[in-house]
Amino acid sequence: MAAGATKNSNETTREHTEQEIDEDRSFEELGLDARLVRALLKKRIEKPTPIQHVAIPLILEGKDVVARAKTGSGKTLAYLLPLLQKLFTANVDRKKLAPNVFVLAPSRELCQQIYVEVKSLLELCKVPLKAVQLNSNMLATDLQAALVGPPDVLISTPACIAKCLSNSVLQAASINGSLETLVLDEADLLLSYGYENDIKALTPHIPRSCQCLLMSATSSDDVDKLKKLMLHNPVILTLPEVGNRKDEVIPKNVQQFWIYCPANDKLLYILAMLKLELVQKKVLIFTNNIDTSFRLKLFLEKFGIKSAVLNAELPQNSRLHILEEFNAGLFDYLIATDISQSTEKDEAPKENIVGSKKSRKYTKLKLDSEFGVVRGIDFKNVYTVINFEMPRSVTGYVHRIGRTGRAYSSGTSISLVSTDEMDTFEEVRSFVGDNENNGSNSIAEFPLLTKSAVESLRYRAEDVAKSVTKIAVRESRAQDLRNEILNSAKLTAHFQTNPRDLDLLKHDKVLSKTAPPPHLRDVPDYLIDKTTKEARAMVKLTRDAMGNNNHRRGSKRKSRKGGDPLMAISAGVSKKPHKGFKKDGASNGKSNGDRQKHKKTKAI
Ligand SMILES: Nc1ncnc2c1ncn2[C@@H]1O[C@H](COP(=O)(O)OP(=O)(O)OP(=O)(O)O)[C@@H](O)[C@H]1O
Repeated sequence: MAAGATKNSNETTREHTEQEIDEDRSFEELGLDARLVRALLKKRIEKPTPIQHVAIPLILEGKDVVARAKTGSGKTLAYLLPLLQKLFTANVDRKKLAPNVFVLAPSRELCQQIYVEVKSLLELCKVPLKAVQLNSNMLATDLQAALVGPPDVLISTPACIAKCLSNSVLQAASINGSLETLVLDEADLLLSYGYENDIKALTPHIPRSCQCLLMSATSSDDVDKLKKLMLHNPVILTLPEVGNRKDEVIPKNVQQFWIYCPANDKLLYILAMLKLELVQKKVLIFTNNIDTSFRLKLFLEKFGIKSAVLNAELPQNSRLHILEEFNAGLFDYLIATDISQSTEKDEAPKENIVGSKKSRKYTKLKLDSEFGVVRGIDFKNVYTVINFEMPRSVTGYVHRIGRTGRAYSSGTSISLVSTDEMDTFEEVRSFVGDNENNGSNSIAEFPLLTKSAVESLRYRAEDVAKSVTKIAVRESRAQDLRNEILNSAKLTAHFQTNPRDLDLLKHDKVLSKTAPPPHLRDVPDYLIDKTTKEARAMVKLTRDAMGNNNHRRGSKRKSRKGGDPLMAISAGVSKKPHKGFKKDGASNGKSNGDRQKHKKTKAI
């Protein structure tokens, strides 16, 4: 038993410190099948992450496991690899009436993500196993058709399993006779997303011999409840930095920055960062409500910066497609509204824009409650996360910035903080800076954006911001939704025949009615000060070194591990503002008055 292990009559708890995990062990040494190791190499995954180190051997042994490891730590492969291996080596002659493996996840996006991962592993390993992804929107006949065989792995939300049971698409006795492994992914969310009854509908049919795995980034009463409901004598794995006093953890390889910024200047600041190329692409920008995301999109468009928006009011197909396109590198800027942070669950546009103008029904559109922009979604190769607005909780912050710095890659987060957001920011800051053993867990002032760089764009930015009126925002939001609903219908038909086609529809279309004025596309050289030019050159140099200039689909990228342009700078400035700022007077455009107001924060 590992150091730190405790045992009571029901479970074995293992808390792993980094020293205990032998990071030199390869996937082979963990007992992984050569086909899977080769498949991983093709995906450029060479060595296991800490959670994979500890979970893979235990799962291969057949243990029930509860794994808690920080966001982006590779939990999906930690359970998929051993469970696929067990399927590879299972007796092929055994009779089964239902899938051997159920993977349940709280959102359809997550199910899709897991399904894509399973399919690609099976294809790379060239094993004739079948996986299906089901969702509750499917007709009973389609569910039935998908389950013919039956497939080996079924991935769905708990609601869909419950639907299959109640429609007799899946027979309780078949599940009882066939189910060998059950995975609850993002387990801490399953109950809060309202799946308790669906899970309870399945529980009585899970055979005693079934291996149950619970994966989550956080500990919670819900995880405990599920553990008691489904698991027998589980091994509880708690990876470094998870749990204990803190319920969430910050991925270590994310450099965190902040900029004080008056609320009215947020558009100006983000424009300066993006237009002057002071941040690495790809960039994921978070807002707290959908209107703000459209305002930002329209504003950036005027300066020739194209972006897509992602939110809970878009149709399911569009959302999946936006994610696929962004992950494939078809656009660099994605503005996401995080449902758990959103203030407007019922504020979606009043018109239901499906159909012709004549048939418009003025009813409220419901946001999809199964949609989670943040939790568990694996945005690929996001280098920078920008909080255009601060999330409303520390948990929200942790999950947002966890969209970069995934597994062994590094990333940066930048939060634009206005006076009204200072309280939340202080909370976040005291949380992340609260790790006495690790000073790197602090949020530094963003060093690359000088006051003069910001001011050089003020006139243009304010002028353009005025043109992005509430009406323009509302119209483009409705227009985007209309486009996406049409897209969605096309997508459904198209993907039936061309499931891999990513190029059919573009999601970063310009929504402004008038074309962006050419003079706003480029920032004239005379407007850019020397410090900004140097900062920009450094960001570009690092981008080139990381092979991050063209990450379009199929292009080969170098690992961005260790290539963080801000690492060196932040080491020197992690606690203090950049010297260049002082020379310019107030850093980041702050007035002395603002500085006074935030002395308290800076002292933390
Ligand atoms: N051993 C590894 N080496 C390098 N990359 C890896 C490794 N394992 C997984 N990854 C990649 O890391 C990314 C994050 O993995 P994954 O989505 O499983 O994290 P997670 O722990 O489930 O995060 P979250 O809690 O946010 O859902 C994925 O793109 C995955 O392909």
